[in-house]
Amino acid sequence: MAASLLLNRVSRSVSLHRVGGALVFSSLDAQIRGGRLSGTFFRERSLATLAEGGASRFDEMVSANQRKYYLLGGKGGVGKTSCAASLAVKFASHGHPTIVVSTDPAHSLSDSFSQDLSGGVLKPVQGVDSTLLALEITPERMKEEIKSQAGGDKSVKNMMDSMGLGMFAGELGDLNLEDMLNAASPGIDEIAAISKARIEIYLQVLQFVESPEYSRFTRIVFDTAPTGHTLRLLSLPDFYDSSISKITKLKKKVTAAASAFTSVFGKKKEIQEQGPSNELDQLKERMEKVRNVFRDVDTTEFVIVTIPTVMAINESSRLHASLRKENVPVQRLIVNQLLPDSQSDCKFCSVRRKEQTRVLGLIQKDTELSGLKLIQSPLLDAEIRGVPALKFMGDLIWK
Ligand SMILES: Nc1ncnc2c1ncn2[C@@H]1O[C@H](COP(=O)(O)OP(=O)(O)OP(=O)(O)O)[C@@H](O)[C@H]1O
Repeated sequence: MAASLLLNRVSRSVSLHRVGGALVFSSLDAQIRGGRLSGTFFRERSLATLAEGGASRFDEMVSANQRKYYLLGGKGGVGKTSCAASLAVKFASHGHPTIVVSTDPAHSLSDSFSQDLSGGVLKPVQGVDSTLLALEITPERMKEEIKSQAGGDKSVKNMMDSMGLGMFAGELGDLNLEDMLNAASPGIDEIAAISKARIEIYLQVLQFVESPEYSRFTRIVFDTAPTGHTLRLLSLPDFYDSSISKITKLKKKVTAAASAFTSVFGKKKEIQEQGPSNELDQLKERMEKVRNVFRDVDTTEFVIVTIPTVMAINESSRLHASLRKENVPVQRLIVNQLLPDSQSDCKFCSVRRKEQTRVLGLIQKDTELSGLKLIQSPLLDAEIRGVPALKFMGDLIWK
């Protein structure tokens, strides 16, 4: 007879049964189907191994009442969305009004929660008893909003007006900003390329930081895009800062040339000099605010998610080095999709298990990763979709 041991106090979705010498993991899905999941057998020793060194110290994460931002990032496909969504559900169920935000252009929050969270607006997550909102940031939508705020005109004339050079705009006719940026120097090209999506993401994040309407949310969890994109996003204010300096220098040169031109031809037109608080400076200031939030150990933590393969570990190591350089606080490393111990391994499983043990050893030796709190998350035998599944996963990881 199977003696049932309740693992999960919150969701009642996970129970552990003792069958002979083995412990059998039984998920909500399986309980719904009226049977145990096949193939996922844990021996007592393996559960102990997962527990050891696998604690996330969730008590530390949940204890502070002040707002905290958690960014989950790593290589593509390692389980960032599943870990972020499960963390958001867990925070909400512990009484923190929570927002989970995807900054990955290829969103998967809707798939992960198994409900429609698309559209670029905050939507309440169904099936959670506490306050949990979700947002898939859609740059296209943000662009529309910015355009409408700016009167729908982002032409060169508009930009030159804002730089106090509107009098020359007529020469440039109907060129649009994108054409101009595309035709300019490599640095400017890069602004054009990144500005489209990432500045808009920053502006959206700013809303959470600045707007009183969101002040009651005490946990904000970000499901970030794969590594490269996220790093560029975090370093955006510095990049933008240097770009603004370039634009300001350009403005000075054009202004000087224009003064010379008007004095030669005796025209008395005043060249509008603007103070430091023009549009660009204001944007820079606001972006710096976000940058500072993301670098403050009291408000932010970046959690690296990885899987037990050499390629993923190497990328995680590089990610940590870059985050350290950017002064973004990192404390935890989730190793997801760990094959649990089994008494009845097939050849394939035992080879994979041997390899993952070797890789876990590499983490211990890696100078970037060895200092992080290691959270071990098992490979489950069902896809993690929907709130019950996320609660299930969350209770395994965040404890
Ligand atoms: N521990 C796990 N056990 C079983 N399946 C998992 C586990 N973690 C993640 N998955 C599954 O792996 C797939 C990818 O997970 P997820 O979308 O969370 O990864 P991601 O890193 O966010 O991916 P992307 O980089 O494409 O956004 C999903 O089908 C998810 O259900």
